[in-house]
Amino acid sequence: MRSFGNPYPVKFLYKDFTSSDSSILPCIDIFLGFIMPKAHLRNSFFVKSIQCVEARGFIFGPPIALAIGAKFVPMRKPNKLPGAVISEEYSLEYGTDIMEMHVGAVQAGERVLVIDDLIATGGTLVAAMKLLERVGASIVECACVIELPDLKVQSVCFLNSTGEPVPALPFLMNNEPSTGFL
Ligand SMILES: O=P(O)(O)OC[C@H]1O[C@H](OP(=O)(O)OP(=O)(O)O)[C@H](O)[C@@H]1O
Ligand SMILES: Nc1ncnc2[nH]cnc12
Repeated sequence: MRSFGNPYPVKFLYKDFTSSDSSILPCIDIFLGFIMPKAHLRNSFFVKSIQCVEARGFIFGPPIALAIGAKFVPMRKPNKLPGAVISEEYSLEYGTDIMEMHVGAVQAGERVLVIDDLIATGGTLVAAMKLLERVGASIVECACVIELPDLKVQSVCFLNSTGEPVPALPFLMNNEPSTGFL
């Protein structure tokens, strides 16, 4: 994974796994070693849809959806989806953004798995959960590949709107295997 930006005077390094010279091989390892087995495990819990956050979450979500026979539902940046949407504004390290999902993309009670590449502040995954809770979806888990623990987010689980824990287990923490994943 490569880092961009200067830590001083604004302490912010943008980390991007797609920019590494060796990004393809780690991705294959991640799929074979972690995400695919985990997705197969989820299959036994009848996950019906894989929610993926634009843009880099789209790299990991569709193969998982294919592997378990679930549908792929994109959660997109504003004004990208052509139909009626519901939206949530959220904060990241470097500002705010808006996430949108098509009305009717997920039904009430549907069991879903949220996939993204990276968790930094956790704002993006929380926004995804809020959108899904607004339509009554049942969130089984948030799964991401990389955590930036410098931000001190306790990403092992989030609480949903009814106070129940939703696990959000990263595979890597600063490029080292996390102790939390399955
Ligand atoms: O935990 P957070 O602080 O919310 O940050 C994590 C999000 O930030 C990045 O997306 P970003 O919108 O920067 O870029 P992308 O569209 O290239 O994926 C990353 O892909 C996550 O979705
Ligand atoms: N430091 C960071 N690097 C990459 N994506 C991010 N999203 C939020 N903070 C980030």
